[in-house]
Amino acid sequence: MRSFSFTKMHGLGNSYIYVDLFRETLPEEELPAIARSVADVHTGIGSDGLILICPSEKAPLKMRIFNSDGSEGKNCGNGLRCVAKYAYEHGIVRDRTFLIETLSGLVEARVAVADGEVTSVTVDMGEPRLERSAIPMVGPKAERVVAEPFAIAGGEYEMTAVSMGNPHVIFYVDDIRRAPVTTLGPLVEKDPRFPEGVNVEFVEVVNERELHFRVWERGSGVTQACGTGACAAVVASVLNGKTARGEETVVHLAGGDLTIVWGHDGRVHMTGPAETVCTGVYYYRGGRNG
Ligand SMILES: N[C@@H](CCC[C@H](N)C(=O)O)C(=O)O
Repeated sequence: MRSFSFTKMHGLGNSYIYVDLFRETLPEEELPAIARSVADVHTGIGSDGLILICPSEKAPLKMRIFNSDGSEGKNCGNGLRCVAKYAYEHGIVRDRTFLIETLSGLVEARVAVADGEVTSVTVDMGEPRLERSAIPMVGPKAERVVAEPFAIAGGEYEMTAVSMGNPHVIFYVDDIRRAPVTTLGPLVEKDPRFPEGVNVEFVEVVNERELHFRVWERGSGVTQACGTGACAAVVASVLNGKTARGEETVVHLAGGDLTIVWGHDGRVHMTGPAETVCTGVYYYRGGRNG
């Protein structure tokens, strides 16, 4: 048997198994299998996937995220807040503001600290990409996808697409409790119009400053929260004239609230909590199938 030390953390119930690659080594070719294995609630630990905290040549540290199906994502908002908390509390960084490298670029995290513990994290998530080719979505490359008609499975919908370094589509609903998360979510995720798949968000507008939000995540299904998805929902809501640019919007997710602002400088800032659940040693057999 092989083993590694892990920390389980969550941001608003979006939980991952975090492995500190400053101290541990995992074989690259086995990472998808390890993600599937740790995520399994019956035979593993139970999580939405695996996050690696890695050394970086461009920043004090780098985050890599694997969904529970083993696919690698390029960004993770809830993961970034947990990685920032871990990095500060474990002395990987000493400053309260620092850069984290992701597969979609560098982001800046700022931690709020009380009694040596990180209580909340603000991440400058950068500028959203809105061109269809950046989502990516098939069709005219440079066009934005805002309130575009979208037919699927015999139904007609309207959706807006936003990249926060990873792909998102937003559907507005009248009542979040009746959002078709588990029926429409998986169909849209794997629709061929999205060559890399897509994270699917349902949003009910409460007022100009508040949104209700539910998500079907690419590679993980229903999760309690999606940080990049909540940022995409705020951007989509400005583009659709439902909320104002430069104003803080509170997004109510299944696991709690995030405060998000799409600034006039083009950058999206997300603030929210990060929690440590437990630490331990994980035993696995190794190999590409876990
Ligand atoms: N839960 C995340 C996003 C994780 C990656 C996503 N499923 C993808 O494949 O793009 C978040 O908090 O942003």
